[in-house]
Amino acid sequence: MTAQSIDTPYEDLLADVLENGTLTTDRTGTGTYSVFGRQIRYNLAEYFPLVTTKRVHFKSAALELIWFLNGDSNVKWLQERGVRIWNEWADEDGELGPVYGVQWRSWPAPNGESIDQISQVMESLAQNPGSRRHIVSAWNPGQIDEMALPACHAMFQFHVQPEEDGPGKLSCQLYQRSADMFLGVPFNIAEYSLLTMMMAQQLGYNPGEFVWTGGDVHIYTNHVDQAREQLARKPYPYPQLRFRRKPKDLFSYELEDFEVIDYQHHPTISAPVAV
Ligand SMILES: Nc1nc(=O)c2c([nH]1)NC[C@@H]1CN(c3ccc(C(=O)N[C@@H](CCC(=O)O)C(=O)O)cc3)CN21
Ligand SMILES: O=c1ccn([C@H]2C[C@H](O)[C@@H](COP(=O)(O)O)O2)c(=O)[nH]1
Repeated sequence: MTAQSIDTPYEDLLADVLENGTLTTDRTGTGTYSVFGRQIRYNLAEYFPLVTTKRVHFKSAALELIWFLNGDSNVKWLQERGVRIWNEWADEDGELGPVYGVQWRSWPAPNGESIDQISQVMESLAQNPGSRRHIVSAWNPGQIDEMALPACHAMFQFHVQPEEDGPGKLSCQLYQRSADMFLGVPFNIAEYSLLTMMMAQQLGYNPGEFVWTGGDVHIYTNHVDQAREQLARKPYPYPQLRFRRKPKDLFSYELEDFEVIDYQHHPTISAPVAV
């Protein structure tokens, strides 16, 4: 693959926000350049979209995804594995309230039972691939007030495209209501791409596309220099993702099951996170 043919939807969007973003005051008091309503897509059949124009810590992203799938809402599990990205939002016991993992695995139903949305969507993808209802929502209006941070990656949908000579291609579209382009989004792209590939492996589908849709897409004012530095870099071809084994179900993956092959990347660029 030549440098000219590398897809760079993330970098293109970063440039778009720098160019077209409006200076906006935000909850954290930092200030952002913000646009509203954007979409990017990656072809998971060809590569794994780990951004190459800076180092993205795949290990942290993969562990955060496993933590969501565990249904966890306490940062201790992450901290024990060296992942500190949620520390600022946790209370003294490490609790975040009913955030992503809780809504994914045990959404409280009106009858007092709880709904495992992930297991239900796996079931519907296996039994009824043509359905247009393969949806998981982390946005639970009844519990927003109890969450340390209301879900940013708020809802996602899967889709199976039939293939003539194959099992079908599994795609995922995420709606992210609020998107920190410099720190959060490279993680979010890696996580949902990985989730889609794990689900494809479990269900016997081929990977299709990851489609990312953003609501308030922003660059914090104290990330502008970092974003410019990143955009001055030449992208590398993306790595590939391979599974070392096929775990017995979607909830049994461990970090060691993922192998990121040929991840060529530019150096880390540090930036402060807005709390
Ligand atoms: N303002 C803001 N942006 C976010 O992206 C964000 C939040 N808040 N709050 C909740 C979570 C926490 N997230 C975070 C928090 C920190 C990093 C971060 O500091 N990343 C560094 C180092 C990561 C590492 O090595 O583990 C990076 O360079 O990507 C990333 C995502 C994503 N979310
Ligand atoms: O996975 C995540 C989690 C959070 N973010 C960002 C988006 C915003 O910059 C903040 C959340 O602030 P709100 O005031 O609740 O919108 O966190 C992200 O990009 N990705």
